[in-house]
Amino acid sequence: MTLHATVDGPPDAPVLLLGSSLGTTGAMWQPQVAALADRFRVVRYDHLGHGGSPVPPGPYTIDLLGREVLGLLDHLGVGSAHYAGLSLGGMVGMWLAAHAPERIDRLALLCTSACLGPAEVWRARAAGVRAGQLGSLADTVVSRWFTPGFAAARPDTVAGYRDMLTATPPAGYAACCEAIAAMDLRADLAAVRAPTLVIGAADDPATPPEHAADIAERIPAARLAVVDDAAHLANVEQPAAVARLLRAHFEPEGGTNP
Ligand SMILES: O=C(O)CC1=CCC(=O)O1
Repeated sequence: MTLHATVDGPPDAPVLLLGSSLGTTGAMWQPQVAALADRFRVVRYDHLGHGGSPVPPGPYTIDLLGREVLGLLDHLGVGSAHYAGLSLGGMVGMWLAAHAPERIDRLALLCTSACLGPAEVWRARAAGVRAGQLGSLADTVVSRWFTPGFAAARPDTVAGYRDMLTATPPAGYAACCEAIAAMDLRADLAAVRAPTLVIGAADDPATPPEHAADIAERIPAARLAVVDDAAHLANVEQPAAVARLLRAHFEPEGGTNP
């Protein structure tokens, strides 16, 4: 199985992998591509069960999602890469940096959590989606992705991300919910060696900024930044601020550290 990925930027530039959130694809990162692809070979992949990637039967685990990313790196002939992931993408990033530290140079974790219970809520969401309820869940899920002010000002953008969610294969979405249900990465974080930037969003109800602070405390070489006026998809709501933070983190010699 090879994950689907979209590649932008110079072929000889350092590779920056971008991992997206549950119910989105690599297109979620579109607001940052122009700001990153001049300095990096930006590889936006779709998680297993999402977008153009294969949808094997679930349940999945974060280990499985992480091993698939290692397979993608092997397929691309890339030894090591920078990695930025939002939400589910951040969970996979934590797993990669802890379990394959030689493959991850610098790490950024956005709007994510090392342990996102309660497990029974995620298992119930998985069961509902398997029973055909992804469409009826969509408004509730998307209401956590954007602040009310952004949703009112940018209805077309919100509708586009809602469409991305409802286009997700239900079997893949459900299997990834089960991966989140079973996940507890807290004890792994002490093993992360990559210099890490943890980004929380002040108005994120899904993975509140306290989750970002907890991750930053557990990773030895981590810094914490909190983006204002943004909910869960902070890279969409505050594209320039997030792009600035990522550039400064991934090119520390050329940028200004936050
Ligand atoms: O979909 C949600 O409710 C929020 C979320 C948790 C993990 C993820 O990727 O998105």
